[in-house]
Amino acid sequence: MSQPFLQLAIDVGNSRIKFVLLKTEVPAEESSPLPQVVHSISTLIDGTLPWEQIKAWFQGQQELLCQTVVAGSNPRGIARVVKNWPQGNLPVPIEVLNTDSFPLEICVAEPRKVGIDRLLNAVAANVLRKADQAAIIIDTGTATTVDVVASDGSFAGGAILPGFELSAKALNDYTALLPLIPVDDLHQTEPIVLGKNTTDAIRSGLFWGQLGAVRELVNQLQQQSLPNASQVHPLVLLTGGGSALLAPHLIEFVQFEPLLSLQGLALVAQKISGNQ
Ligand SMILES: Nc1ncnc2c1ncn2[C@@H]1O[C@H](COP(=O)(O)OP(=O)(O)OP(=O)(O)O)[C@@H](O)[C@H]1O
Ligand SMILES: CC(C)(CO)[C@@H](O)C(=O)NCCC(=O)O
Ligand SMILES: [K+]
Repeated sequence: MSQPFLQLAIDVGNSRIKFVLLKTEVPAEESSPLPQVVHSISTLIDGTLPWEQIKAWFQGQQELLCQTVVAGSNPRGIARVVKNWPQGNLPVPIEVLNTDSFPLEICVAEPRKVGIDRLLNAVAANVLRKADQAAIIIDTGTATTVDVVASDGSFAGGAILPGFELSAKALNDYTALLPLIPVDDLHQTEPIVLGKNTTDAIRSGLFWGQLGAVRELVNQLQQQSLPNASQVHPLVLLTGGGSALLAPHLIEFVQFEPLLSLQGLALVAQKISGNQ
């Protein structure tokens, strides 16, 4: 049996950098159509790059790291990662800076302006959806995006709205009286709906508002952009840094894939290097 194909994929977003080690069995396993996550770590966008932790993933491992790849919606952040690439035996990264090598048709007015993270999600969704099934992808990052992959596999566009942290920050920045609510507060307990003080009222709005926005967008996109789709329901995928917060409330109709864009990035890198 051949060695699995191991990849380190790095997604540089607007607030965080995600470093993920992925494994693809060779020959491909039928049970796992996407590269499987072995390890992951994330840092704040200007934080120390976690090279020592990443190197520790390989200590005592028989399997060889085959490839590293970096992409994301934050060009300055990508440049910092590449400039600070560590000495040693991490392979030189493939930089995916545009979508020329993507196995994806992009059906929007200006394809080059679409964030690469949205398109990486679509590449991964194309591996998960059935033939003739459309997909809707909810990605809760700095911005939340709700995007459509048509049943022919093309990226069809979608919606962009502020994510949890950005919304919290905007309320604080643009008002005199509203405090900054840490996103971690939302993890503690499910926010009460009827806030009886300012903090609870903001928590309620951030949490239930984001949940409601996402539900409504899935509904609208399904009705308006997939009206004549086959009888098959679209595959609805949930991913991104804030997705664990929403997952318990959407689980009846979404598939939770917290690192979808990194799995899409690993697929694109395999294609670039001829390993797919
Ligand atoms: N405990 C948490 N730690 C960090 N982020 C969280 C947490 N809970 C929710 N979030 C949300 O996830 C977002 C981070 O998302 P993600 O990790 O996908 O990276 P990002 O760089 O912010 O996103 P993007 O790729 O969209 O630029 C935060 O802005 C926040 O809205
Ligand atoms: C929308 C975000 C911020 C989501 O991470 C990113 O994909 C981006 O910067 N996009 C560029 C604009 C666009 O996608 O149309
Ligand atoms: K994102």
